[in-house]
Parts: sequence; C-alpha cells; structure tokens
Amino acid sequence: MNRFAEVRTWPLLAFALLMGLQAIVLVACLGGHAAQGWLVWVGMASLALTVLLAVAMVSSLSRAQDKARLAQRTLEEAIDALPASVEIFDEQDRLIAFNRRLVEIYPHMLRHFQRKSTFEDLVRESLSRGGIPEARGREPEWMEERKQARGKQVSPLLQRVHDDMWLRIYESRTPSGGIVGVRMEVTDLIHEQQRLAASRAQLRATIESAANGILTLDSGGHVLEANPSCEQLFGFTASELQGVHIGMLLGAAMSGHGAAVAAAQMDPQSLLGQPRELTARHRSGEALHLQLAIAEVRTDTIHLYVCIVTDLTERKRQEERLKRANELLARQSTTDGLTGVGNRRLFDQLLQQEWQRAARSERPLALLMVDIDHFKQYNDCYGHVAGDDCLRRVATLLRSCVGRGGESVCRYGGEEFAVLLVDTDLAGAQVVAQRCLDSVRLAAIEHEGSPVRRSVSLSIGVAARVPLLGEASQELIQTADAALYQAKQAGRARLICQQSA
Ligand SMILES: Nc1nc2c(ncn2[C@@H]2O[C@H](COP(=O)(O)OP(=O)(O)OP(=O)(O)O)[C@@H](O)[C@H]2O)c(=O)[nH]1
Repeated sequence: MNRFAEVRTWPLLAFALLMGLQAIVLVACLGGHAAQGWLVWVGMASLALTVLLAVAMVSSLSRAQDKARLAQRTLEEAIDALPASVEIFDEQDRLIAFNRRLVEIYPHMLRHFQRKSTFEDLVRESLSRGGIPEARGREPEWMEERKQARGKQVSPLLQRVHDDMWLRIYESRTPSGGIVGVRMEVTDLIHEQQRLAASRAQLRATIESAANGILTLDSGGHVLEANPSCEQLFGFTASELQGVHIGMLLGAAMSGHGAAVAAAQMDPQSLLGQPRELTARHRSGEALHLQLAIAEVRTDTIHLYVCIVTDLTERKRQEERLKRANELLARQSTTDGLTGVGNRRLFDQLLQQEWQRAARSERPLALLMVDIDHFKQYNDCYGHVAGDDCLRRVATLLRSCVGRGGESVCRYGGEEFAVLLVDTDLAGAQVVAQRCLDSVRLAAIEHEGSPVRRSVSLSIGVAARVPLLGEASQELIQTADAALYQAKQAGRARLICQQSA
C-alpha cells in the first residue's frame, strides 16, 4: 500500500452518477418535457452538485500531490542521510537515482552520474581513470566478469577503489528489473584486518622459529597447538600432541598410578604464576628436565593457556658435572695426595671449626699427635718408595681406629699425623691412642733399623680440654706436641696424655 499517495474512489463514483443524472435530465428536456418545472430544478441542482464535487476533487488532488511531494522529499532526505551510498538503475541499467554519499565516494564522477549514464559507462570511466586497482592490466576481462555477475552476487563484493578506499558493495535486482546498489565504506575495518593479519603472521613466525617449546592449551588443559621446538623436545609431531593433556606430557617422568594421579592433578590454572621446574620424558624414554611458564588468555569468547617450555636438561647435566668436579676439587684440595687422609689445610679448618663448636657447647675436644718412630732409618733401610707405602699403611690403620669414618685423621706433615676427636675427654682420647698403638703393633710392619723393636712403632702425644670462648686453638696443639715430645724422650712406642691447661 502506498502510504504517501492515497487515492479515494468514492468522489469519482459520485461524479459519474451526477453526470448520468444530468444526461437523463437533458434527454427528458429535449423530449418535450421542458415545461416540467421540477425537471429543470433537478437539472440545476445536479449541475451545482457536479461543480461542487469537481472543486472538491481538484482540491483533494492538489493535497494528494503535496503529500506525495512531501513523501518523496522525506524519502530523498532519508536516503541522503544514510552512511552508505545508494544508487538505483532502471531495467536498462541506467542510473536514475543516487544519494549524496555516492558523490562523496566518487566526487570525480558527478558529471557522469547526472547524465543518467549506464552502469557499464560508469564502470568504464572508472577503469579508464585506474580507479579499480584489482582490474589493472586486465580491464576488458574484469569488465566482462563484472557484467556477468551484476545483480547476481550472493554475498557482497569487496572492492578497493581510489586512495586505498575499500567498499563493500551490495547489489539486488528489483521486481521491475532494475538494480539497487548500496556501497558501504569499510576502509577502517579492512585496514584493521590487514594489521591483524600482519601481526598474526608475525606472531606465527615468532612461534614457529622460537627456540623454546610453545604449547597452547584449551581451558581443560588439552593441547591445541604445538610449535616445532615442542615437537623436537618431546619427539612427537604437532598432530600427535594435539588433544593430549598437559599432565600426561609433563607427568610422564613417573609411571603407573602415580603418573595418572599427577596428570589428573595438573590443572593449568594451578600452574599459573612463577615458572616452575618439572620432569618429563622424551618419546624415546630419555628423562627431560623442563621449566614451564603458563599464561592465561581469557576474553568474552576465548579461554586458553599459553605454555612456554624451556629445556633445562643439558644445563642440568652440565650443572651436575660441574658440581661433581667442584666436589672432587674440594676433596683434592683438602686431601693428602700420598695417604688419602685429610691434609694440613683440612686439619686447620677442622680444628678451628670444632674448637669453636666445643667452646659453644662446652664439650671437650681431644687431639692426638702421632709420629712414626725412627722413620728416617726406615727410609734409609727400605728406600723412599717403601717409606711412602709405610706412611699409607699407617694412615689406613689410624683411620680404622678412630671411628666415624676416620674423617678426622689428617697428615700433619712428614711422618706425623694429627687425629681430632670431638666430644672426647682425655680418658676417651687415651683409649683411642692406645688402639692406634696396638693396631700398628699388630700390623707388624717390618722395621729392621728401629732401635725400639723390629717393627714400626708410634709415639703419640694426647691432649684434651673444654675450650673457652675466645681462646686460641693453638693451645691444644702445643699441649699435644709437648706430650709427643715426652713420649719420644721416654723411649718411643708409647703414648703420653696431658690435660691441656
Ligand atoms: N718416604 C717418605 N719419607 C718422608 C716423607 N716425609 C718425610 N719423610 C721422612 O721422614 C723422616 C723424618 O725423620 P726425623 O724427623 O728425623 O724423625 P725420625 O727419623 O722419625 O725420628 P723420630 O721422629 O725422632 O723417631 C725424614 O727422613 C723424612 O725424609 C714422605 O712423604 N715419604
């Protein structure tokens, strides 16, 4: 229904009736009934009514025209106010109407729009100006394709025009065979899409070439994507990894029930926060040491996790090797190379450390200064190589006598050993010293040149005390040394105990 130009039919019917009545009157008059006065009156009345009706119809027509003009102006203004361009072509594809936006999009084409040009003329003009970049170099073919598709497109056309402006073009055919076209400018949208595509490509390239493994997980912790580093790290292809739960991947260092429990407990949400170190297994079964950092990505429509996996396996191996080398170095730096017991440096450290500990705890600390008797004669008699061997044997015997792994036996210098006994008073130290004497005696290491007896013997000076805070540890050494001197003086192969002052 046309809301703007409503035409009423009853005035036309009334007009026709009145005209008929007048015709009847006219026929009656001409037929000799002129004398009939009432007939004249009827004729005049119907004439007057006809005139009134005609006047009413003319004014109604004029009002209808005003209404129609108003409606058309409203329509034109509304179409002009649209943010999209509107163009209407008749059935011969001639432009018959367009709005202001079309001129804004193609200001250089105004002259052609006003001339009621055909669509083909307009497109040719655009092509001649190079206004359609996608057609450059193949204008005739492009024109043909465009004509073929004209008004038949199922989805809108996306077209780049002058000044890198992008348009989305909707075309539809009207029932009378014309075409209505609507062009919406989508330059901002396309530029945004281009920027997005560029940054997506950049991100993809970064992920693909990253040295770290990168995994994306769904909200339940299942792998969505894995980069090549991840494939290399775990020995599985990206498609094999897809759908695998993160717990299965990282809890693989365990086996059996433990692994299943760990997998179930490994909720990505619980892994958020500081990067953490985890163990896993390569497809080959090789143990992996990994660092895992997880970030959450949550928008209105997306909820996923991005995991950065760093392979620490080689670094851990190197650290382990370095640790072992350092331990060896530390052991070597405190071990006597000949006998394998502690060296003088270790003895100094131990004495200092235990002296202070004993002072703090007010517990006694004992020291045995052990010297092989007439060792010069031993060397002279059996040679230095045998002398070295004798030193090794005595060191081993001493270690076996002190207990606690014998770690407190140190070579003090030459053929002299020092034995530090923690938490041991003079009586306890005496027992240990006697054990040492007996042990060497029982070993019966031949010593032809000894004036004491025909086997190796020891002289031991024993000292013990509860140290006072701030007191120097040298005091203990001096006392033990003095006791050793006394043992030598008294004929060797014996021990002398001396309570430290
Ligand atoms: N084979 C060997 N001999 C050593 C080593 N260190 C020191 N000596 C020897 O030990 C001997 C110590 O001799 P002295 O200090 O005279 O003492 P001693 O002969 O044992 O006499 P007393 O201690 O008085 O019983 C020296 O001949 C040193 O050369 C060593 O590492 N290997």
